[in-house]
Amino acid sequence: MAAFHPRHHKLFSHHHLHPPGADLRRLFHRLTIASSLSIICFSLVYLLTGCCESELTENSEAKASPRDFLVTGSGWPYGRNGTDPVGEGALGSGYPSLENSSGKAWTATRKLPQALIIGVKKGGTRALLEFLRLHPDIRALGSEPHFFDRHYARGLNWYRSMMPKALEGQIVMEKTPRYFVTVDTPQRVHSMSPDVKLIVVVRDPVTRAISDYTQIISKAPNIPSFESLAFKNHTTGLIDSLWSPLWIGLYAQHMEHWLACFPRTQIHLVSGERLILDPAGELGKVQDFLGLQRIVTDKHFYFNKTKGFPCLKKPEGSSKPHCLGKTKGRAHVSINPKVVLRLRQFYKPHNQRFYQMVGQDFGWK
Ligand SMILES: Nc1ncnc2c1ncn2[C@@H]1O[C@H](COP(=O)(O)OS(=O)(=O)O)[C@@H](OP(=O)(O)O)[C@H]1O
Repeated sequence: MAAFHPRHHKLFSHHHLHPPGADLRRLFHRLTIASSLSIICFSLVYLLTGCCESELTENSEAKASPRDFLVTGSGWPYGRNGTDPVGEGALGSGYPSLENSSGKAWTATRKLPQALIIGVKKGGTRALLEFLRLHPDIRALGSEPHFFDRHYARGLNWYRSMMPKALEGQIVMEKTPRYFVTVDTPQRVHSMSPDVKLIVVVRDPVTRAISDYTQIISKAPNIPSFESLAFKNHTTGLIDSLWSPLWIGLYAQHMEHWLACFPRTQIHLVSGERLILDPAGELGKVQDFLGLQRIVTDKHFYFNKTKGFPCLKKPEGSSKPHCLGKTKGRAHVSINPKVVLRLRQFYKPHNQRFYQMVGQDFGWK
């Protein structure tokens, strides 16, 4: 038999002291409070699971995006603070990112880039971008969007949609080395943003041309030899300066177009050679140029003797150190030293003009 509790009895009796209308009002009042509370709880759950607005969370990356058709060509399988071939932040790196910066993800949006690595092809642009991506205040697109040179007709909204989401204060950037040599690009970049910061990685144009040719022949093994493409007339030593691997190295010519649109102070030049010898030193200057704290330092790098290039030390959350892929830092095709000498003579006045134009001597022989 259930025990009779005096309090239950009191409550029971108390209820019966009120008229039935008052009971109904109280019941209605309680129901109103209960339903308001459940609406608030439901809204909170809805917000926290990110269902309310696809722009709000990084999870929306899972849906197919126009970016999917792009290739990275980086040979760099991991993304840190930016997009990567398999989705943003695939690697838990321990560096602050949208995924683990509690609360901040709510304000992440896609913005047009504030900084661009515009060239040069084979200068070391991938290494620079991947190293910069270690910085928590940089959000970089992993692939090359080729917006200003190939996809300009798609418009700025398309371009913006390609960018990784960024928080307030983070710098969004991308690299497309072909921008440096496409004549329409400086004006187009300027009309997007006259304040954009531009970065060019330059490398000895002779080594750069051989690197370029090494890549071309790796994809099309039956193309003519470097020598036969580099010379209009081998006997007289007349150079074909319109052959793309040589034409790209006429830095002064391309730089002129950029300086017609942007002040020199808005363009930062990285030495491709120093990026290999002293990555932290070059990265320090780039971070200064971008107005960022020097967070990427020599602590992040080690020299991989087998590869012969600097690589990244084991990032937190990853099991191994990381080097760029096989197509970056590969052995070059061997070129007759006399041809190399002739090319050095050819580039000498062009290089001098470039040094004068930018006020920086890169010391190419
Ligand atoms: N850390 C590190 N690891 C590997 N490679 C490095 C690195 N730093 C600079 N480099 C040099 O980058 C050259 C490739 O340049 P890019 O990335 O600009 O090439 S591309 O335009 O994107 O195809 C690549 O050219 P090659 O040596 O001819 O392969 C490298 O010399």
